[in-house]
Amino acid sequence: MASKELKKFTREEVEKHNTEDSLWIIIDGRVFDVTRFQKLHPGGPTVFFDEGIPGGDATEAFFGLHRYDVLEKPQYQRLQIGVIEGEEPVVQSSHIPGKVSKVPYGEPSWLSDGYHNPYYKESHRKLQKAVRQFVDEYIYPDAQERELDGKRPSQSVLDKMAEHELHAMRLGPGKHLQGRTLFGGIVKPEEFDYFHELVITQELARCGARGYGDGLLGGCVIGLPPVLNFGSPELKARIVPEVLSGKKFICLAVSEAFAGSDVFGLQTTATKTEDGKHWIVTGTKKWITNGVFADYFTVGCRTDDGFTVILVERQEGVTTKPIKTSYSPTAGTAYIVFDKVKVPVENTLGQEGGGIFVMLSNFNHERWVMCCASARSQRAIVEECMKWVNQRKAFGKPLHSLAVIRNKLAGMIQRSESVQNWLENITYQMCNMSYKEQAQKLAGPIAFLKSYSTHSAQITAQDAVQIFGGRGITQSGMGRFIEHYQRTVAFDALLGGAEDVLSDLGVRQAMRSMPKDTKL
Ligand code: HEM
Repeated sequence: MASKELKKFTREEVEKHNTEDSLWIIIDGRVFDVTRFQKLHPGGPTVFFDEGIPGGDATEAFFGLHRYDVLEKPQYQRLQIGVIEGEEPVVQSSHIPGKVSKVPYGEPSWLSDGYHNPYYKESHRKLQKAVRQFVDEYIYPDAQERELDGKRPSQSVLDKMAEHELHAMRLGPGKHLQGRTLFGGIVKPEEFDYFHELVITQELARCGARGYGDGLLGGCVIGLPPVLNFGSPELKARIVPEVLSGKKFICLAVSEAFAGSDVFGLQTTATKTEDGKHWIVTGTKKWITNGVFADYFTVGCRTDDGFTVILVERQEGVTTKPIKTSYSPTAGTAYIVFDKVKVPVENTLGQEGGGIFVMLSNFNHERWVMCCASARSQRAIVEECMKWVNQRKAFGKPLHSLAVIRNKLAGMIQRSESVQNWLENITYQMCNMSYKEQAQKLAGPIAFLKSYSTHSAQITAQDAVQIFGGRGITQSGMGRFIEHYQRTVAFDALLGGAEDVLSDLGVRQAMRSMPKDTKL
């Protein structure tokens, strides 16, 4: 709001407008004429006549009931007729593009004033600034709109991401970055490491829209690496440029109605034609992120010699239909039918029968990406709760004056901090290990981290609902991010390996490494 051009009033002048026929109120040093609006107010006209409100200062009542963004909507901005002389509005929008939060624990410590950190260098900090600005300006508004209308992320956003090479960077460090100008040259391709990727994933998670987050080409993050790492040079040359430019879409199609975490229980088959030149792929896939709008499908198939991964292109015989899940259809979650689909054998990814190796090499990265996003989303909930308990009064005092509320906040902060710190440690290991070492040493720790992180997230979601009360289960207004979070938090606990399966994997990996010469 451009307060400079607005008229200046004294509080005494405002006080005179305290009737139904001329009704003004003050919110944070700004003067609003709500005479005509009173009848249109979603909270009803009567609230404007509560004690001290007509002609008075309604700041506390307002922030106890509305998010700041209400005042940013053009139809409500128009209600502002002036400001109070000698007073400056103090409350700021929480969505000033690029802004770093000053709310304690609202940012990871490396972004908080006065804290030190061994992991992040200048290029990480520069990238963080640039990506935050980009997310706040382009992605956040699109996320909020698409989450509601269920359409896939806008092509204009995907194109802008491609301009900055964000699709390529989200696949992590590697040869695919060579020759690309990463975010205007902030990071050199050979410098790009897993901390740069962590920064991008965490900034994207701040869009606060879980379905949109997956819709934003989550399918590419998990479906393209098998092509990059195991596809033939011809296949890569054809597919990779159009996917990384955001023009075509790819997804990973493994889970089925018959089997999710149990990849050996899969029933989609691929059989060779007599001339050996094609696969015939038949079967179904379920819960496939981005499947609804994908052009390419990285498909796990049963073959004569075991399990093989094959790239299927959208064609006759491939049908996809949306599955209604508890998050938005913007993710494009699909049920897919492959009805005798003819695919050239050149589309085989890796060895025939070697599909498990292709899948396993993908899992660690996929799960780690999910940990990055889960850690950041939990932190966003901590920030929401910190603001709410500070501005909301109950029993005549701010909510944070209640020990039971502080206890819940303590748990949230501890979990969010421990998840981030563990994540940074694992990320550091990834940066310093060869791919082979990562596969050997980090499958267990990443599985543990993901299961711990998503379990923490679910407790935090539950506690946040208790703190916000009815608003925590209401899709509009103060608690809308909490409602969204508690409704969608389970996705992280299931996608990329169910929580219990992953915990078990972590222990089995550890037991396998037990030294033979160790006894009590
Ligand atoms: C310029 C002033 C105001 C505007 C533009 C405004 C706008 C709105 C809007 C858009 C809602 C729907 C819920 C949301 O989106 O957050 C709402 C709800 C509400 N408003 Fe206001 N409002 C104003 C002032 C006030 C004041 C001063 C009070 C109380 C004294 C008040 C009490 C309420 C209540 C009780 C609700 C229902 C809240 C709920 O369902 O949780 N409003 N208002």
